Amino acid sequence: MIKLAPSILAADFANLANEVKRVEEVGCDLLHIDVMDGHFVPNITLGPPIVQSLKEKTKMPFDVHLMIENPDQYIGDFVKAGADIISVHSEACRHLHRTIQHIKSYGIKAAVALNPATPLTDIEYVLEDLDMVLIMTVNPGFGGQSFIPGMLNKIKELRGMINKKKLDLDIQVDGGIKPDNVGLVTEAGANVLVAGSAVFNSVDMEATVKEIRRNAK
Ligand SMILES: O=C(CO)[C@@H](O)[C@H](O)COP(=O)(O)O
Ligand SMILES: [Co+2]
Repeated sequence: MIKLAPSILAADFANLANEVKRVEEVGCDLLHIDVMDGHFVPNITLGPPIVQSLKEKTKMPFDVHLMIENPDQYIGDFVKAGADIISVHSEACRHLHRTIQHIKSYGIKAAVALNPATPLTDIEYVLEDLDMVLIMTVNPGFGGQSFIPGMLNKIKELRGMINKKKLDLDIQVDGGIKPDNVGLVTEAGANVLVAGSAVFNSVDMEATVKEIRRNAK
């Protein structure tokens, strides 16, 4: 089952409630919320108050991608604000296993994100504890960047690891995902597709969402 998670980083921030309504109406599955702190990545976006105010505007589950240093300090705040899934970067966690348990202690889903240069061995021993792995297909920090083709092998390898361990785990891809590469990433094993600029900057959002679903394998 392919799930589509539009990233609100590419939305019109002055009209966020409407933008969220728009993606819900065209049948998107999750709302991907990019949180950046200006330290882990060179950009600053939004925090728990905005997440909380959006929560009343939609029934879509909130997929919160934390691109921040010391994520443990803020996990509780994002849960209170309405996060249903929280992704932390392995590169930002000194005690990754503990952070995953911290997320799960709130009864929500836990995911780990890996930068393009980070090997899969970072998550090898915590795979059983996860609901999802987020493979970054660009370097985190900005929307609108180009997909890194070398990540296809990483997705395939991860799907192989998951199958070998007989786990039921989502693979999310994030960065530069467009209708013309969803066939490749889904064939490689990804099943949760984040798309920011492809969805929000399209002239016909409904047609783009349909095209993404049609092209997914
Ligand atoms: O986490 C990030 C970037 O750091 C992403 O979620 C982007 O916001 C995706 O945007 P596009 O590459 O699809 O425009
Ligand atoms: Co993201």
